[in-house]
This record gives sequence, C-alpha cells and structure tokens, in this order.
Amino acid sequence: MKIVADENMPYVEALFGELGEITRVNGRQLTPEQLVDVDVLLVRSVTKVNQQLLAQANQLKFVGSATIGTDHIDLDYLQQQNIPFTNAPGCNATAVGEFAFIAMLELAKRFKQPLQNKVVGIVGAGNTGSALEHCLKAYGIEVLLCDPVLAREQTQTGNSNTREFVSLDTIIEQADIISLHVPITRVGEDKTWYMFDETRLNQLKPNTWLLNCCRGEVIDNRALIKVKQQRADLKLVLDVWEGEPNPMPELVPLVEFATPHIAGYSLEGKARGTHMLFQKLCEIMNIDVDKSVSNLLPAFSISKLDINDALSETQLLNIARLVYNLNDDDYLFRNSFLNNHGFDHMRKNHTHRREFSALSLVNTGQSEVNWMLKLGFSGVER
Ligand SMILES: NC(=O)c1ccc[n+]([C@@H]2O[C@H](COP(=O)([O-])OP(=O)(O)OC[C@H]3O[C@@H](n4cnc5c(N)ncnc54)[C@H](O)[C@@H]3O)[C@@H](O)[C@H]2O)c1
Ligand SMILES: O=C(O)[C@H](O)[C@H](O)COP(=O)(O)O
Repeated sequence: MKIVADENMPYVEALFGELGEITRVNGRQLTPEQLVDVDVLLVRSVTKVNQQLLAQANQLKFVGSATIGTDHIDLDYLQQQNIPFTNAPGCNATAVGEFAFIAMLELAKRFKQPLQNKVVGIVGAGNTGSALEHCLKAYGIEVLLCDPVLAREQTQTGNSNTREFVSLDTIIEQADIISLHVPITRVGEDKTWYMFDETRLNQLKPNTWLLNCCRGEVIDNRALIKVKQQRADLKLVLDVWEGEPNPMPELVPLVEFATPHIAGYSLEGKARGTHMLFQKLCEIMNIDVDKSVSNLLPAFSISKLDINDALSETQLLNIARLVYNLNDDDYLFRNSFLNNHGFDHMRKNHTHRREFSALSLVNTGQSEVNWMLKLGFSGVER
C-alpha cells in the first residue's frame, strides 16, 4: 500500500509504518502527479484536496486530515468519488484552549490588569471554545458563550443538560476579552467570514482584548489595521491571519502576541490527530488498532512540581510557561514572518509544546492544587 503524508505530521511512521510504504511531501506544494498509484493520503490544513489535486489519483482509498477544520477539503467531491474521509475533531482542542488561556495570562501580566476580574466572551462553543471555557472556569473567570448554532440545537432537542448562550452583541457589550473559535463559513445565517468587519470592530468596548485562534478571515484584517491604528486601547492576539502564509506586514506590529497558526500545535494534539486517522483507516481496513497515543509521547522534562501555597496570577503564569512560553513563538514570528517562507518554516520547525497534563503537581488533596488539576495539570502523590 502506498501512503503519502504531509511532512509536518508526526508519528506517521510509528503508526502507519506496518501498513505500507510512506512518502513524505510538502503539503502546500503537493501535485496531482504525486498521487498516481497512491492508496492513502494524509494531509494537514495547507493542502487543498479537490478535483484538481485528485485528477490522477487512480486508486485512492482513504483521505485523512489531522485537523479540526475541513475548509481545505472538497467533501462533496470525495463523497461523489466514494473516497472515505476523516478529519480529527477535537484532537487539538486542549492545545488551543490552553494557548488562549496562557495568552490571556500573558496580557494580564503585560498590562497589569488581573485576568481574575475580567469577563470573557467565547464565540463558538465547540471543541476549542469549550476547552478554553474549561480552563477559565477552573480559574474562576466569568464566561459568556455565543453559539447560535448550538443554541438552536438545544432548543430543538429540548436537552435538559443545557448551557446558556448569549448573542454576539451581548458579548461585544459585556465582555472584556473576546476569543474566537468558529469554523470559517462563507454563506448562511451563521456565516463567519468577516464576522468582525469594520463596524463590529468599532463597536468593541474600550480596552477589549481580542483573540483569534480559529481562521484569519473571521476578522477583516484590513479593517483591523485601520481600527487598531486609531485605537491603542484594543489589545490583539492573533494566531491566524487573512492570506496565510503571508500576513499583512502592517498588522503584525499592532498585535501583542503574534504566532503562525500554531495554537493547536501541542505534541499531544498532533499525536491525537495522527492517531485518529490511523484508527479510521484501521476501521476501514477491518484491522485491529494496536497502538495508543500515550505510547507515542515522550516523558516531560520536569518530572513533578511541588505546590505548597496558594498561587498568585504571576506564579500561575510562571508554571504555565514551564509547559509553553508564548513569548518564544511571538519573538520568532516577528523576526521571521517576512523572510522567505518564514511563516511555513516556523510551523514546520515548531518545537512542539506540551499540554498542562504533561506536568505533574505534588500535594493533591490540597485546595491550592485541586483547582489546577481542573485546569488540566496532572497530580501525583509525594
Ligand atoms: N489555530 C489553530 O491551530 C486551530 C486549531 C484547531 C482549530 N482551529 C480552527 O478553529 C475552528 C473551531 O474549532 P473547533 O474544534 O472548536 O470546532 P467545532 O466545530 O468543535 O466548534 C465550532 C463551533 O462554532 C459554532 N459556530 C458556527 N458558526 C458560528 C457563529 N456564526 N457564531 C458563533 N458560533 C458559531 C459551531 O456551532 C460550533 O459549536 C476550526 O474550524 C478551525 O478552523 C484552529
Ligand atoms: O483546523 C485545525 O485543526 C487547525 O487549524 C490545524 O491545527 C492547523 O494546523 P495544520 O493542519 O495546518 O498543521
């Protein structure tokens, strides 16, 4: 069996090695000729899988994308061709949730405004939005959720396990921080393309922090430049950009934390993503899933950490930085995004960060530690 996989997908050899011969490719430059006689295609978000790319794929039996988003896949075409497809919903949700939470702690420190007193609005309450909600609630932060799609589903199903949703206008009026977690959609009543256009951006209340970790085009980036140039009070965290891999150069200096679409890049998230594709292929081929995610992950560099007293917000940030220091990626991004292929180079060579769960805290049973376990850290006996 011939397997073609994006060069930026870890663990393909460990998981798929016994199933066939693996060829690694640059996902952005993949050509139709490279898919002749190929059985399995494994991609990330940079590969547009459509009729044009698959024109010479004479024996393709499976396409997998190790991502949550599917906007790069022509799902209708795959269905017409009877080619089974899977993505990896939820694989990197924890990574994105923790990324946004850490970014908020960083902003709080930089601007000397404790996160504890803020109200956070989450737009899109699916996998990544819920992962952020989970972190914020563990830390005792008030959260407002906007998700008209889930709100309607909840009303239609009459589900008693309900969550409260508010409108986007309420979020804009009431939230001090807004974090975006929607898919990119171009049509329909819930379309998210330019959801934050110039009018919406101008409505943001003074000193709002706006984070985008979903898709660049959810914010009109040109309008964002214009608004931000007039409003120094707004603080921005952008992991995703209109026109990737070429963000508008004028926008980057206006952003507090800038990264190249790596919010989901934890080692755990990537391992889960590849493993979900492996599971699906095993199911299609009717073979046993004989490998697990936990066996793929290396031990974390710090075996355990003692927490004896209640933590200040700065101490919490310092512990979070042991797992992921956002300043490093921000620094690298500013210095490399304008270089030849800088955006993609940084993604390809990203030093995978870990998730909170990689760090074990001692003293479980004490209230100082218990809430951090809810946040996602692991606990061990002394
Ligand atoms: N930066 C990264 O590295 C990274 C990582 C993972 C996902 N993503 C992006 O983030 C998006 C969200 O990921 P997810 O796993 O949370 O997806 P998801 O499908 O689990 O959740 C998205 C939620 O958005 C809601 N939604 C749709 N339209 C909306 C609207 N107009 N207003 C408010 N809510 C709306 C949906 O109902 C859904 O609950 C993905 O589609 C992907 O594009 C980016
Ligand atoms: O949709 C997703 O899951 C993310 O945007 C994904 O993490 C992007 O990373 P890529 O697949 O481009 O490596």
